[in-house]
This record gives sequence, C-alpha cells and structure tokens, in this order.
Amino acid sequence: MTGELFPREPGEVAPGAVHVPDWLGPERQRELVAACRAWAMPPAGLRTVRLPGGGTMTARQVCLGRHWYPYGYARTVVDGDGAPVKPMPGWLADLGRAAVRAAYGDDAGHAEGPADGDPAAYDIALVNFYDADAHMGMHRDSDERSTAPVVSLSLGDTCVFRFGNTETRTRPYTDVELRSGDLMVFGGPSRLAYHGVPKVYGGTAPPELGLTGRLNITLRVSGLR
Ligand SMILES: O=C(O)CCC(=O)C(=O)O
Ligand SMILES: [Fe+2]
Repeated sequence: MTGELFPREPGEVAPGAVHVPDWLGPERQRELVAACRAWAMPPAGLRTVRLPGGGTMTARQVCLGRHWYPYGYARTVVDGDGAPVKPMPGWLADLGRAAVRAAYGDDAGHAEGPADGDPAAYDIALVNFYDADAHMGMHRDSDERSTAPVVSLSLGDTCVFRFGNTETRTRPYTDVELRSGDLMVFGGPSRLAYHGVPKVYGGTAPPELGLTGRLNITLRVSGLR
C-alpha cells in the first residue's frame, strides 16, 4: 500500500511463522481473484461448511486437489453436491513453493524454517471467502500427513489474523493485520499452531481489485496417496 508512514517489514510472528507483506503485486492479485471466481462456480463450487456440532462456518469455501470437510479429505464433495473436486493447477502448486522460498529464504536448512528440506509439492488449496461479518475460529490445520509449511495468501479486505501456540486456543497469541497481497507461511515448530481470523474490516479492499470481501487461499501438502 502507498502512503504508509512506515513500510511494513517481513517478520517472524512465531518460530517458523513468517508474514511477508505485499508479496503479491496488483496484477497477480487480479489474476488470483479471477481464478477464485471460476473455482467458485458449480459443480464442486463455493459452499457453506457444516460443522459436526450443528453450526456452520461463516467463511464459505471451495477446495482444489482434495476436498476438505470436517475433519478429513475426500476426492469428491462428500458434504455438498458430490461432484469430483476441481484439480490443483500446477501453477498454484509452484506459487506455494515460491512462497516458502520467499518466507524462509533459499536456505532449506534454516534453523527456524521447515524441517523437511526442499518444499514438497502443494496438492491442496482451500479458498475461503469472507464477507464483512465472517470470521474463522481458532483451529489447527491437522488433517494432513505432511509437515510441510502451510502457505496462506490474502486478497481483498484487510483482516486480523490471530496466530497462537500449539497447546491451546487461547493466549499467548499474536494478532497480525493481513492485507490484500500479503503472504503468511507457517511451518516448522509453528506448523500445528492454533490460528484464526477474528475480524474482517469490511470495505478495505483495494478498489482496483474489484472485490467486495476477503479471499484467502490456503495451500497445503496432503502427504496422502
Ligand atoms: O483466512 C485465513 O487467513 C485463514 C484460513 C485458515 O486458517 C484455513 O483455511 O485453515
Ligand atoms: Fe487454518
């Protein structure tokens, strides 16, 4: 964003959890929004996720590569229209790998980076759509069998991203403001940390993006065969 009093610097939010502000340029953001719109179309399109307790998630979701449902993965939309999940595009998997390099640097042996060495192949994308009233409760991304870092891209409205610890849903946590184009990567000791989105600031998306609300693209390595 222009007009900042101080530039936003990349920073480690917790060991292995790195925030890279403005990682995606305006053109890349527009391309990703257009891709999300296509992925959101039926079949296997944007859906409301029902939770086992009877509630629903306020962020609506569409998956690529594997279909996530509470709490597992499937090849078809088992809790929706039953259609086969859309494929994970190779270019999006490449973007995941590039994101890990951007966050941790090229040194795979980085003490606070992924323990895995080379970033593995990203085979799952979750696209979350938040309107101004939506949020996401504190949770861990723990349905995968891989320890590869989670890559998270933000588009549209600014949100508060709450990054906690691996033990509890509560404090200690750090609140980070994620804006359109920002990257978050969490791996290593933070791979299974609780995190959530307590607040979306409606109407804060860059006007030229043509998006009302917030899109989050979460890339994961399944480790599943
Ligand atoms: O919207 C976000 O920034 C977080 C999404 C998330 O944590 C998830 O989909 O597991
Ligand atoms: Fe998550």
